[in-house]
Amino acid sequence: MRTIAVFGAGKLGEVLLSGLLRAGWSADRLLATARRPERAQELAERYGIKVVDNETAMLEADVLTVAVKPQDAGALLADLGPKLPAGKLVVSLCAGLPTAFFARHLPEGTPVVRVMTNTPALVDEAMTAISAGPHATAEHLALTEEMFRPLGRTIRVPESQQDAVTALSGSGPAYFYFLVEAMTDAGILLGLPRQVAHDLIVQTAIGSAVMLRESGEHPVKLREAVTSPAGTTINAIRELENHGVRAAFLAALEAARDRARELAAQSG
Ligand SMILES: NC(=O)C1=CN([C@@H]2O[C@H](COP(=O)(O)OP(=O)(O)OC[C@H]3O[C@@H](n4cnc5c(N)ncnc54)[C@H](O)[C@@H]3O)[C@@H](O)[C@H]2O)C=CC1
Ligand SMILES: O=C(O)[C@@H]1CCC=N1
Repeated sequence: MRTIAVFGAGKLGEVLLSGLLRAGWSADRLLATARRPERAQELAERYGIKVVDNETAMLEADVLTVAVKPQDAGALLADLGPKLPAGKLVVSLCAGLPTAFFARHLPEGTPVVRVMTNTPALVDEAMTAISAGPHATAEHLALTEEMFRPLGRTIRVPESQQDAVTALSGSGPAYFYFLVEAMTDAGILLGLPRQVAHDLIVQTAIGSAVMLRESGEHPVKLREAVTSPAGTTINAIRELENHGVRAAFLAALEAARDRARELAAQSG
């Protein structure tokens, strides 16, 4: 079993570490790094893993997973890059940053894989997209899949699609939570107690998601089955169309994709 280090174990890094442990990865094969000592202590106590400094993690691990914010990746790589021994696989979780950015900071020949996952990894329902960067072989991709497959679904995509993936599935959970918030407010407007509205919407979201996945039907067909002629649903759909909700989603995801591009441009 390889040793995996998570550099910058914040929100997503912790999601990954906890998922690897649930999947049976041995705690002594996991390392984490953290900037704040209290955070390091918290992770060590919660998961029984070693939390070490960046240099130790770099030397001891086979897979170096970069989970710092894109804005912090340059500083981390400037520290590690020149000293990185050969034979390490670098897996980036950073939104927007192309693998070429890593290649510029790392010794020639270092394999880099770019990954975009999402927080439902916490319940083993992540959507993870994996792209080969420079020097990444089939074996490196297979190893990356081995890390992420227990956390949900994985697909391979060309790196050119990763900013779009980030906008769709990386940020996607936030859009669904936003929708749940908005629909719960609508329930309040209609006079339901908040908790009742919340429970109705959460179960409706779960049921709809399971139907989408398990029926294999097109969403239009599933929506049509709910939308009775001269019934209630079509009145709501008309309002959603009148308020440009579909157009809002197109614009929102384009804005998220553009932000990923900006992060890359700012990283230099
Ligand atoms: N939160 C999410 O849903 C997703 C996040 N991502 C990506 O994952 C990365 C992390 O995001 P979050 O976990 O949300 O951010 P976060 O801010 O919670 O975690 C980043 C952690 O890195 C630490 N850090 C920064 N520089 C460091 C250094 N030099 N050495 C050690 N630790 C250092 C920070 O103290 C922080 O705890 C980002 O690049 C983001 O684009 C990707 C997909 C989804
Ligand atoms: O908001 C962000 O930048 C990160 C990347 C995808 C989800 N969260």
